Amino acid sequence: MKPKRMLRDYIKSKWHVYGFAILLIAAGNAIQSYYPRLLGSFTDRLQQGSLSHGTIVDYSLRLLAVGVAFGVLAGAGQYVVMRLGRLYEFDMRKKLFAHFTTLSERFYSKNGVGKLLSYVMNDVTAVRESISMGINQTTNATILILSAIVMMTLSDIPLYLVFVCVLPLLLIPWIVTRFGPVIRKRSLSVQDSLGKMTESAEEQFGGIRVTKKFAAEETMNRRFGEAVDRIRDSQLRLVRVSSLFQAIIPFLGALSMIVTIAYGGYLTIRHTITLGNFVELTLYIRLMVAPLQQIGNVINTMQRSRASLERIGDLMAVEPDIRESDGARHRSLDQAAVSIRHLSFAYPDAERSSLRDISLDIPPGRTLGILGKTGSGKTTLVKLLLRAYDPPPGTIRLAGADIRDLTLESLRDQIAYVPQEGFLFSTTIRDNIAFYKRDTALPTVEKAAKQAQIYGSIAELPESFDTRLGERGVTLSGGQRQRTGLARGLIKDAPVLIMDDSVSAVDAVTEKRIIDGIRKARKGKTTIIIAHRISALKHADEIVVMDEGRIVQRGTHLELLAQTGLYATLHAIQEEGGREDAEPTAR
Ligand SMILES: Nc1ncnc2c1ncn2[C@@H]1O[C@H](COP(=O)(O)OP(=O)(O)OP(=O)(O)O)[C@@H](O)[C@H]1O
Repeated sequence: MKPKRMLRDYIKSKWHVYGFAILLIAAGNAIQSYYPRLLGSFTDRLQQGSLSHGTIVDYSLRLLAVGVAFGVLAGAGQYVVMRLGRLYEFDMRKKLFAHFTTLSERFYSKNGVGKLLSYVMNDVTAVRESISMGINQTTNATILILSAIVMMTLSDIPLYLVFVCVLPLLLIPWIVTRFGPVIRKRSLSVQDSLGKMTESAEEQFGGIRVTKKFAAEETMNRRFGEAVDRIRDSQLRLVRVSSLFQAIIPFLGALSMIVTIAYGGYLTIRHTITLGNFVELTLYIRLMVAPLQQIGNVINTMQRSRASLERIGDLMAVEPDIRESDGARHRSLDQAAVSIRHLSFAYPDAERSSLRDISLDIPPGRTLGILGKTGSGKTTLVKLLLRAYDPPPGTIRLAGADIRDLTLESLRDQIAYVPQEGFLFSTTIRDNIAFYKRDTALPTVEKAAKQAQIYGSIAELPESFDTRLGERGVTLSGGQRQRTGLARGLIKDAPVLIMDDSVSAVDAVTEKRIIDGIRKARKGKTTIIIAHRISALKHADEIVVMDEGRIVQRGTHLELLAQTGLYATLHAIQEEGGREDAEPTAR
């Protein structure tokens, strides 16, 4: 749904509350507009000498009543409107987040976290301001100005005088139409640069450890400084135009006041109007200056909010590019064969194909090993199996059906994917491992941890599985983090397990234990192991070797060793490296 519609719908759905609040604010301001009349009449009686102690007290009490009524009514109305604004803000943030969760990897590879945070924080806040502060001040100002005009016309001040005095104010709508679009355009640019700054800040914080290790603080400061400078420039451009706008409106108010004093004063000394009329008129004009200033404010806010609403609109219009087909069906992947035929794939906007003419079969319950140089397309292949990106139609079949005809849930529920470095959330280790199903019993969590060879390290922590991890699990070492991520994948006990270089950060002995454990636990279940080390996948039923997006060799460990090619070369290098590593300890 478009955000403009969402905003309209929200206001419509709460119209009775808004109506009530506007009524309160309007009543407060209508009462407030009564006070120039009181003072005008007081001045006339003062001049006539007809004031007594009693009437002075009476006037004071009436003025007090006006003040209290305005405070209570307008205050209550303001509270209601502000509350509605906050509710809208929370609602909008939830909707934005829900939308984010539908978007695919492609979207996130193009948009930094900082930029997305800026939508959730800055833009939503700008919209909220327009519907809380905006509605509040617009009602305030409109009612006050209207009541002042009505009161002036109802008083015995001559109409031609009222008309001449408010004449400069009639220029306001024209000024608004001149300045409005400029303010909106500049606001868009401010919000854009705010997004870029948040993005830059997020990157700098994320990489702060690298920055410190390379003593590159100065470079990073300079880079961040550039982002801040960009904001400063666009903010200043906005400030210039909005300040000018906000200065012109009160200036017109002042012009009104000058006309009032000059013309009103002239008519007073000529006795065409009374001194009371003159005081009343100047007070009414004075009363209108503050709301005029508010209107300037509100128009500024509204233009900024329109700019933010446009940005949110563009974001909400982004359609998830991975979608279920109309007739998508759930299929059980238990004992399902994986069949890949002539699969070629290039990332959107990429010049080169990352996969070329891949054909591959994984019979149910078998283990496939994938080996290859970095950038050879191993991760891309499994990403397509998870439909993180869409493979060309008919190229990947699971359980006999085109992967594009399966529901996304049946894929993501039944395939466990363990990346090289799984993100750990700032919660307990137990929750991180049981991420897929938070209510998993502790013994099951412990079993997965044992399989991933991380149980011992967790048990040593002060609160064992209930130990909370800091941001990104900083209390764990790289290898411990990787194994915690592995336990998260293993606990799913899914029909298909994909390990994408997920034992790269463990030593050879631990790796062997993990692989042996997995082979035992996953007997009869399909497993895909991607690795750079031959030791991690040599037991696979079939191993494919990839190079530049193609499968260049395939066979069992022994068959591949017997061939000349990348596999045997890597094996020789790794065996050699293994021996060299082992030698110093052997000595
Ligand atoms: N999101 C992306 N957009 C564009 N190109 C990408 C994207 N991800 C990967 N690539 C490119 O696709 C090719 C294959 O990458 P892939 O990650 O599949 O390699 P890999 O074999 O898994 O490498 P590694 O062993 O280093 O993990 C590389 O050339 C890479 O630059």
